[in-house]
This record gives sequence, C-alpha cells and structure tokens, in this order.
Amino acid sequence: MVEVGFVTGAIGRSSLVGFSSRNNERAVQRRGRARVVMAYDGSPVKVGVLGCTGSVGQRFMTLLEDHPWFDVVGLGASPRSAGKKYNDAVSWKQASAIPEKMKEIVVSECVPDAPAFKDAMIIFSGLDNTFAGDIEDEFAKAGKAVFSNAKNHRMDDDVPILIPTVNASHLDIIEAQRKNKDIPGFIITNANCSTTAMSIGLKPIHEKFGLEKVIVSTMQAISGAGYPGLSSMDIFDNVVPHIGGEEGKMETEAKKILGTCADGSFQDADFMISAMCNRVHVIDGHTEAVSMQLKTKATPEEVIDAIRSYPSIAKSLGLPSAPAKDVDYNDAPDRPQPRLDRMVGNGYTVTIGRVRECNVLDIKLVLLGHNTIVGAAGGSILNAELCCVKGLV
Ligand SMILES: NC(=O)C1=CN([C@@H]2O[C@H](COP(=O)(O)OP(=O)(O)OC[C@H]3O[C@@H](n4cnc5c(N)ncnc54)[C@H](OP(=O)(O)O)[C@@H]3O)[C@@H](O)[C@H]2O)C=CC1
Ligand SMILES: N[C@@H](CC(=O)OP(=O)(O)O)C(=O)O
Repeated sequence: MVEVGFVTGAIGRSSLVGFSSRNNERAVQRRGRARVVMAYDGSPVKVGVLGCTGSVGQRFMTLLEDHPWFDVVGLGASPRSAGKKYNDAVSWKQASAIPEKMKEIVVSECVPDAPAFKDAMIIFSGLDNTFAGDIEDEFAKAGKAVFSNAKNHRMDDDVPILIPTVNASHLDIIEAQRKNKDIPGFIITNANCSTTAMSIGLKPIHEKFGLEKVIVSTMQAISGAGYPGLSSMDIFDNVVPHIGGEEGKMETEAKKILGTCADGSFQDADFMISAMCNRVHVIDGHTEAVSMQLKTKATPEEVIDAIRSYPSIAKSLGLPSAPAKDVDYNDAPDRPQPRLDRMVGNGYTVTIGRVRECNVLDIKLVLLGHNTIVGAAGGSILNAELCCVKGLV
C-alpha cells in the first residue's frame, strides 16, 4: 500500500475518496484526515490547453483524447490561430490523426476570461516561452491550476519543477507559492526535456550511491526545437553542436529537481554538473551519454541493480498515464536507440543502457527519453494527475 498523504487546498473540488490498493475497497474519507491512501474519484475534470497548435500542444491533443479523468473544453494559441477551428489552425505533424473531438473546437486567445476557459480547472501550457510567463501568471491569478512546459517560471523560488517519480514531495511548496504570490491558483512546471530524461535516469543512482560529479553530452531530437524548427538545410546529414541556453538549463534545473523541499523552500542537490548539448538528425527522443562520480563507489552491476529495482512510483501513486516502469534497463550492447526505444511505456519510460566503468569518473551510461511525451506534454499530464490524487485540484 502506498501512502499518498493529506488532502488540502483543492481547487473547486471536494469529492476525493479513500482507496485501498490491496483490497480495492473504496470508502468516502473526510477531508484533512492524515495518512490515508487517496485516489481520485474519477469524475471528469475540465481542462484547457494553451499552445495547442505547437509540437507540445499537438502531443497534448493525442494524450488527452481518451484520458480517463481530463476533458478538454478549451484550446488557446496565438492571435494568428484564434477564431479558427482547431482543424484549420493546426499544421498537424503527429503519426496518428487529429482527434475527432478536437477538430471542431474553436481556438481562443490565451486569456483566462475567454468563455472556453471559464470552467477549466486545469490549464496545460505548451506556450512559446516569449509569452508563456505572463499568460501563465494570469491564469493562476484567475484560480487555475497551471501545468507549464515553458522555462519562464522553472527557477522561481516557490515553483516546483515536478517529476512525480523523482520529487513528488516538492508539491509541498504550493502552499508557500499561493501565499507569496497571493493567488488562488498555482503554477507547476516541467523540466527542460533533456533534464527530465536525465533526472529520471539518474534518480535511482543518486538515491542509492549519491552523485558527486556528472558530465552529460546530449543528442537531441529535431522536435525539441518546436515546429517548424530547424530548416532541412541545417539539420539534414548533420549534427549541430549548439542549442541556445540548453546547457545552462540542464545544469541548474537538475540540481533543483534532485534537491529537497522543506519549510517552504528548495535546497539544491550538491553535485557538480557539466552539460554539452547537440541537435541530431532524429525526429523524437533525446539520447544522452552520461559519466558520473559517485559519493559511495559502486560496480556497474550494483548500478544496474539500483536501476532495475527502482520502484514504479508513478504507477504506485495510481496515476492513470503512468508506465509500468518509470525507468528501465536494456542490457543489449547497442541500446537504447531513439527509433527503437522512445515509445517504451508509451513514451513515459526512460530507458538506460550500456552501464559500464568509466576510466576518468566512476560509471558511464546512455539514457533515452521521449522529449515531447515524458519530457513535455506527458510529463505535465502526470503532474496534473498527481495533483488530483493529492487533492490539489
Ligand atoms: N518541443 C519539446 O520537446 C519541448 C518544448 N518545451 C517547451 O514547451 C513550449 C512549447 O514548445 P513547442 O511546442 O516545441 O513550441 P512551438 O513553437 O511548436 O509552439 C508554440 C505554441 O505557442 C503559441 N504561441 C505563439 N505565440 C503566441 C502568443 N503571442 N500568444 C499565445 N500563444 C502563442 C503557438 O500558437 P500559433 O500556432 O498560433 O503560433 C503554438 O501553439 C516552449 O516553451 C518550449 O520551450 C519543453 C520541453 C520539451
Ligand atoms: N530546448 C529543448 C526543448 C525546449 O524547448 O526546452 P525548454 O523548454 O527548456 O526551452 C530542445 O531543443 O530539445
């Protein structure tokens, strides 16, 4: 049985039920009772998606189409798209068709008083970061639970960079955020997509042996640059060894994510990290070669065992989008590979391979995560599911 915790501060909902994962008995629990196992009661939550036409926005559409808890009622994008039906506004680039129920929704401007967002309790944001910060603030001020993919608020002192399998306890900051910002809603961010894959992949190792130093080189997919992204003349037959701002984000965000949250503030994890980021000729899936020095020395076999035995936290929390394993090890000598492994766990699992000794630091490995699923839209959806389970929505 998993203890999920208290129910406090829900946005406009009161119908959570207690749930025993062992015997499947459900019984209504009173608000505020300590140490009960909670599960969301399944009644639909109305949600809006901002930035619905972009790479991340399109991924939201496919992941939310048949979501068991979330019902898309509003879509937002730039004034260029506002007023058009989604089908006419979007340049659809996903392998599956545009979900039928989204096609006819008329795209709104990204303002909280637009009728489309009136009843939405959750707002997913896949907005361009030039505009995301201010727009997300407005929605949080209007009482919405905002789940952002943009970089703007990630390093705010009172905003978590949340990854349920890594740092669910960072949700404790929300109370301080509401107080500091004097807002009825809240903002929760995702990490940068390369940082998400790395943080999930390194969490089992950090927890068991402690990270001292990390050196990471990324091979990042084209979809990470949004649509239309790089021109074919730039990326075809090529590797581009520069992604603006990416290295700094990996170096700062990872320490916040793998750090702690207590008494209304964050404390960074104390390892050193250096990142080198490259764009490669792959559509989806960021691959990362990581070398690390550990606080407690470990053999490759012990590291592999730590990865394999890491519990499936998102699943045990009862999140419906959670994969069977948050992080998995593939022992083939030539894996992970983006084309073969990005859809493991429906794109929610981070795959690790090639754990071996490093002659300079202690251990080196390769990891892979889907940048627009676990690294973006899917990550936000897991975060929103966690907030439902925790009674914050
Ligand atoms: N792609 C990825 O792998 C990842 C992306 N992110 C972040 O997620 C966000 C979205 O990325 P991505 O989907 O790649 O970006 P895109 O460029 O593909 O999409 C941007 C979206 O923002 C909308 N937009 C642009 N200008 C405005 C405006 N003035 N007002 C309202 N909406 C506007 C666009 O609408 P319109 O079509 O009308 O112009 C579009 O829907 C970014 O902040 C990015 O940094 C984070 C992690 C991973
Ligand atoms: N920069 C990432 C995607 C992204 O937009 O990240 P961020 O949200 O941190 O700006 C990539 O190119 O793959």
